[in-house]
Amino acid sequence: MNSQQIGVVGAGTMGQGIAQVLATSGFSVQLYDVADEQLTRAQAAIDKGFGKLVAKEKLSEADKGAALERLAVTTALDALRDCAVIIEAAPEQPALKEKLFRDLSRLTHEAILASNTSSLSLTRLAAVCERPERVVGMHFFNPVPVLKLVEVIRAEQTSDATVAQIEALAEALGKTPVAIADSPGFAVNRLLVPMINEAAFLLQEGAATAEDIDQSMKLGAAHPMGPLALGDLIGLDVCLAIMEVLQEGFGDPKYRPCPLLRRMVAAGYLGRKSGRGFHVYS
Ligand SMILES: NC(=O)c1ccc[n+]([C@@H]2O[C@H](COP(=O)([O-])OP(=O)(O)OC[C@H]3O[C@@H](n4cnc5c(N)ncnc54)[C@H](O)[C@@H]3O)[C@@H](O)[C@H]2O)c1
Repeated sequence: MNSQQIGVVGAGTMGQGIAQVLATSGFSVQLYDVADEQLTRAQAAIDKGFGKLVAKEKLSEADKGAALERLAVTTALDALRDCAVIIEAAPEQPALKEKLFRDLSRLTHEAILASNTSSLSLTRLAAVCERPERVVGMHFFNPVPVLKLVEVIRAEQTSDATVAQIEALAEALGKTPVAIADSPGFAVNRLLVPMINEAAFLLQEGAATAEDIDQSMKLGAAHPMGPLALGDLIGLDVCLAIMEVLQEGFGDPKYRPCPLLRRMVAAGYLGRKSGRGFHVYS
């Protein structure tokens, strides 16, 4: 096992960002995806990400070249065999992640298996693995190169040593880890998404316009972005899915998704990515 080699599973939005940060921090990265074209897209996006750092003089051309050399892409899961840590950032589907974790735990008995899941139970993922004490949550935030927080989520089975190693890795990436138990929404989403949901209730009740709701939190609470604009940025489908996880996980009616949010998702008004959400984007 090579302690400087880290595997990343899934080369989408989050996997790309995680791989970029790992490579700039001096780690060798094996970036795995099932889709070849996604790996090509990821390489281009990471190259662009390095380019931005060079333009801001945060990275030299030589360091960019070295970071690119530390990044390998693969469609063979076997290439992750020697990694000290494998960070999974595949789609948020329980059956898909469980299969991946089962396969990864058979591939390597020594690696720590970390999931970037936003909402699934780490305890359930650990339960399908051969060494559940080495399974942990490592929840980055989007965009990964910019946002400093990593939630380190401890499954019931996770060992102290695993948590300590992942906290150290987060710090080596220039991030600030916070340790949190395996409970629905962890810390950030449990605080943030109900606020967006409540803003949707305000709008549904006609209590204020979308612009004024957002303005209220920007000027009255010094939030950099209003809750409805933030919901549009995250994706209203993602917000709805997180409310459903909170509602199901806690069985508490205070987490009921706002009917307006449900209707918007049903209509395909998903926020920025579809051009329309609580606000309209051209
Ligand atoms: N997007 C965010 O803002 C955000 C933030 C924090 C956490 N997350 C979590 O990160 C994870 C990934 O989210 P994303 O937004 O990057 O998703 P995405 O859809 O952008 O990327 C997922 C990638 O996984 C690949 N994939 C599909 N099946 C696979 C498999 N069996 N094995 C390996 N790769 C496979 C896809 O080809 C794709 O490249 C999810 O668990 C999500 O909840 C997302």
